Formats: sequence, structure tokens, C-alpha cells
Amino acid sequence: MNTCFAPCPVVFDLDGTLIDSAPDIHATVNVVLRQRNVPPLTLDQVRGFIGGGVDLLWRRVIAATGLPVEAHRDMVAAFMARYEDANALTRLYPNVADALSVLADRGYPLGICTNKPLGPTRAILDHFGITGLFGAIIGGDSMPQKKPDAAPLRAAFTGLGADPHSPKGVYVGDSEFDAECAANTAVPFLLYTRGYRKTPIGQMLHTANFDDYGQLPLLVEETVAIS
Ligand SMILES: O=C(O)COP(=O)(O)O
Repeated sequence: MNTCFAPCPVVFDLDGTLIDSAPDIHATVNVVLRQRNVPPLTLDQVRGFIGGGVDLLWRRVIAATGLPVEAHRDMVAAFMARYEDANALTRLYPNVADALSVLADRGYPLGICTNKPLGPTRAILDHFGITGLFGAIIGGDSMPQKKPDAAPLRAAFTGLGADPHSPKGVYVGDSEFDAECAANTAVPFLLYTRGYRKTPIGQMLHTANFDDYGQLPLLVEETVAIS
């Protein structure tokens, strides 16, 4: 039972959920590869590597390009030095800004739980002028554990005032990492279907799904009412 007596916290994943960041991540990966004289990867390849954080992204890039595994640390450092301000190609998904304002106006405490490191997370939220909407922001380097471990999502909920032993609320995400994290945290999961998931919708564990942020405020209300 996930009953909330005040509006439940609603926590969002970032990449592939609120923002389409793959074009900037792809461009930055290729700048770093070019410095090593490695041929570029496609946008589809890089999009498929997003979701588990920067370390895992680069383990996957290294496996795809045949770079030596020992290069990992340097590649991550080179990527991070360039990515923090790389937001020119990143977009909010349609109707995200309106959905966030509606939820905030209705009193839902809002948070972010992403595997993207905190620096670029804050930079991109600032870029879109939406940082102030979120009462808790947990990045991939905020704690030792990353999603799908329950700890970061639990921390986001408790940062929004939920009971740390039995967090209540809703998680909104797009990926297999997010679905597993919500299950590990025992909270309802709303799946945004236009993000970066690789698994068919029907095979992903989720409470409900949506493909337009115009649907989200009602979906949150319905989910909270039945959970
Ligand atoms: O892989 C990342 O860097 C972040 O991905 P997320 O926002 O979907 O957690």
C-alpha cells in the first residue's frame, strides 16, 4: 500500500524522460573519440548506451570501438570536461514544462533521480530554467549506489519529506534501469514511452505508460488514488 495523505512526491528520471539529451551526449562522445583517432559512433548506438551513468556509457563505448579498457578513466575525464556545458542540442520533451507546472501548482513535491552526474544535471536544469521546481535532486555521483539500486530513489523521496523506511510517491522514467529501480523501491512506476528504452513496453515492469506529457498530471492523480 502506497497511500499518501498529502500530495505524493513525484520523482523524475532525466535523460530520455524529461530531456532528449542523446544528441549532445553523442556529439561529445565523438569529440573525445576523434581525439584518439577513433571513428565516430552513430546517434542510435550512443542513445542505446545511456541510462546507467557515465562510467557504464564509456565501458559500452570502449567495447563498441575496440579501445583498450585501460583508457576508460581518461575517456570519462575527457568526456566530463566537455559535457558539463554541452546543452545546445538538448531539448525538453514536448509539454514537459507545462506538466511540471501543473503538478507543482497542485502541490506535488517534485524531485529528480538520475544516473547523470550532479554537475551536468544541475547545468541542464538551469539551462531550461526549471531547477527551482525540484525540491530534491539526486545525481549519479550523489551517493555510492546508482539506479537500479533503490538507495538514490529512496534519497530523493526522503529529500521531499517521505518516510525513509516506507517511501511513498511515484517515479517517472523511461528505461529498464528506472523500472527496476522503482520495483526495488516499491513505488509505482510511470513509463514514458518515447525515451531510450530498448525493451518492448509490454515486457517492462510498470504501473502505467504515457507518450505525451499532457497526459501526465491526470495519470499521476489516478496512480496515487489507486496505489
Ligand atoms: O546514463 C546517464 O548518464 C543518465 O541517465 P538517466 O538520466 O536516464 O538516469
